Amino acid sequence: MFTTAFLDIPALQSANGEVQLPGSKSISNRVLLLAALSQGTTTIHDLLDSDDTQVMLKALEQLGCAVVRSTDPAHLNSYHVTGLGGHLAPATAARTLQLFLGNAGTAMRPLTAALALLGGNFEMSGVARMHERPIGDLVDALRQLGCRIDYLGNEGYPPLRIHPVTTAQLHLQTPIPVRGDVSSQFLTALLMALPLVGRQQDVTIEVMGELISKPYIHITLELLQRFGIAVKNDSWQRFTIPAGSHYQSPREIHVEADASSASYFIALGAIAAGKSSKPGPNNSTIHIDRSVKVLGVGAQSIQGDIRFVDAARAMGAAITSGPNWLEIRRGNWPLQAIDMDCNHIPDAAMTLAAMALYANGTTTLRNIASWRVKETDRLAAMATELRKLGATVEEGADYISITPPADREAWRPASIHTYDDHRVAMCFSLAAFNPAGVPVRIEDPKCVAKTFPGYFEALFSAVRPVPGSVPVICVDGPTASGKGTVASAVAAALGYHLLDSGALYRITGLAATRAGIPIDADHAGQIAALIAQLDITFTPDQRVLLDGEDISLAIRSEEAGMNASLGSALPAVRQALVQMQHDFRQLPGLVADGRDMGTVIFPLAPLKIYLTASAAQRAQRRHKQLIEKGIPATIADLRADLEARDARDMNRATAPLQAAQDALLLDNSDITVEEAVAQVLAWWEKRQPFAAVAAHSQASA
Ligand SMILES: O=C(O)C1=C[C@@H](OP(=O)(O)O)[C@@H](O)[C@H](O)C1
Ligand SMILES: C=C(OP(=O)(O)O)C(=O)O
Repeated sequence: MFTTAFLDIPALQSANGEVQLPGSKSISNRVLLLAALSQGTTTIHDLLDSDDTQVMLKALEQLGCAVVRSTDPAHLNSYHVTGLGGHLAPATAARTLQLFLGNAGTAMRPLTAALALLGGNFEMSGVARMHERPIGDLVDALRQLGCRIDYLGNEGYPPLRIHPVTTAQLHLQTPIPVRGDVSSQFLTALLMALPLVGRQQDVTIEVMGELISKPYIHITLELLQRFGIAVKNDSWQRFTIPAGSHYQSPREIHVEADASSASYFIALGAIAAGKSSKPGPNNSTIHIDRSVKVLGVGAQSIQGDIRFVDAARAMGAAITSGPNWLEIRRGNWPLQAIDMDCNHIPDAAMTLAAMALYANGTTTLRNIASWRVKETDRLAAMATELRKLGATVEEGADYISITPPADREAWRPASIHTYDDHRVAMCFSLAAFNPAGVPVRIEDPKCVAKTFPGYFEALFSAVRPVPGSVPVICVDGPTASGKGTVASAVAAALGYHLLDSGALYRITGLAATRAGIPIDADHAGQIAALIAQLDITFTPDQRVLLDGEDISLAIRSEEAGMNASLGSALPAVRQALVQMQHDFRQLPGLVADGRDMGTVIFPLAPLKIYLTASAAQRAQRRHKQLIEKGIPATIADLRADLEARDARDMNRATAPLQAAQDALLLDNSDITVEEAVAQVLAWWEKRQPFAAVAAHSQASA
């Protein structure tokens, strides 16, 4: 997951590939609660692992459920949940439990209903935004039943205090009225909780006002069925839980992949998985047929957001599907503008707003007033951020109309504010396919953790950047100048990959030795072939992994140094390493540390830093490092060594150490590491188009 302050997505060109999606949030949290209310153990496979499910799991553990995660590496998302059998343990009931539910509507609402009926003392709270998300209609329904719930902050909103009641104190005879026009989660909450108390008689719920987001009620009914409760649905107006209903664990249950998460990849295919052709050998033509295949959810899904497929088709997507997969290609291009009632797909409809950027006219999404009370006011947020890109947007009380930027020139490079809303972040990543070829900045990318922590990694695995758009920041300089430390801190701040080019020769030496290949001219070809197969990672904490094994220490030995030097004298080895270094340039960007990064390997890099420090300073730093490791050394000897090495490096015939002509010089003799890193990041920021936009919009405000 990207935990950086922002993530700059370079201009993207096309999409092709397969993506395995994480589990459905709506199914995961329902199944967890139903397993917790049932008797015995339920094994849940493919559970979503994200912020929303973490808060639910934690709450269930606090309630006394045993939750055991599988340790089988192939089934890490399988959990064994042992339920309460409808009763809290006396020790749990005697205390006041504080439950923190983050911003998970699917945890806050259903748990409130279940705990109000279960008996016990609870305080339910969440993040600040959760305390602005309504719950009054649910509390009203529960109070009418006889439950005792107080507001601890604002009337109608969490945090809440729940007091115990006995079943005898409840009035289950009358239909229980609940409003359905603010959130369907209130009805879902009652449907999942009432079987706790409805053993003796039918219990009926009556929906007041229009029921929104109906397909989510369908998910609730389907899953209740799986847990032994057959609810009678009278035209989405009255729901009856028959007398004698009780939760019966299915023992084992699989969670489908998330259909709302699928929407970003369906849109991706519709926007970027187009056919193309290029000239091949002997006057032939190579045809490229791209597609995005989404694994884990298919057309038969019980999730309402699967209907996004129809909306995407209406806009031009070509989609085929099987029981557990969808395959998407670009169909009509540009996309067709649509005018659609989106009440049935409130979450996935946001993705349509992003697709509207590529449509041939104005797209209007209607009947989505609920957007205003979700993770943020989504109508306002989408309007503001789409305008930043150059779109013309009309925002109504319950609709949004989007007209894309008129032409290439009208697109703006924008820094997208994400309002701690996962869907805003995911939607706007799709703007990186803009015809102007400008990058998109996503602020606070970690907000995707609510439902899809690996979203950006999944996206990057299935897209191709516009050639030359993936940025490289080169940090070259002499030995002990602090390059490694600065480069890895810059990479960590930007979420970029890191290349420690100096280590590559050492790794090559180690790999050749391990493979029993002598490091000499006769075996240079064999070593070059070996290099092509090495899987090397430089971690942000400056460890080096070879095929997943930490070899940081192994490559620092005297022997590794000797082998590195032997290998570096072989032209075939050097050539193979050039290709390998180029291969490190991957989305979203690269920080390359070495001696010839800016001069030889990445001559067109958009930022080159030449990092130096005085020989005296460098000798002192090295001395400190060695002494800390218990290795004796004197500053005078170290300084003499450094100076000799500088002279050798600067005067060697191939790729001598020198600053690239367009490099910025950074002497860090008298500044801290933090200051050096801040300086590099400030230089980088100055070269981004977003800064100019911010200045422009401030000037025109
Ligand atoms: O029940 C559910 O799982 C959900 C219902 C919908 O909310 P509303 O009913 O508030 O529209 C949806 O937006 C949310 O992400 C999940
Ligand atoms: C509205 C959403 O979440 P919640 O389950 O918190 O309501 C959402 O995921 O888009």
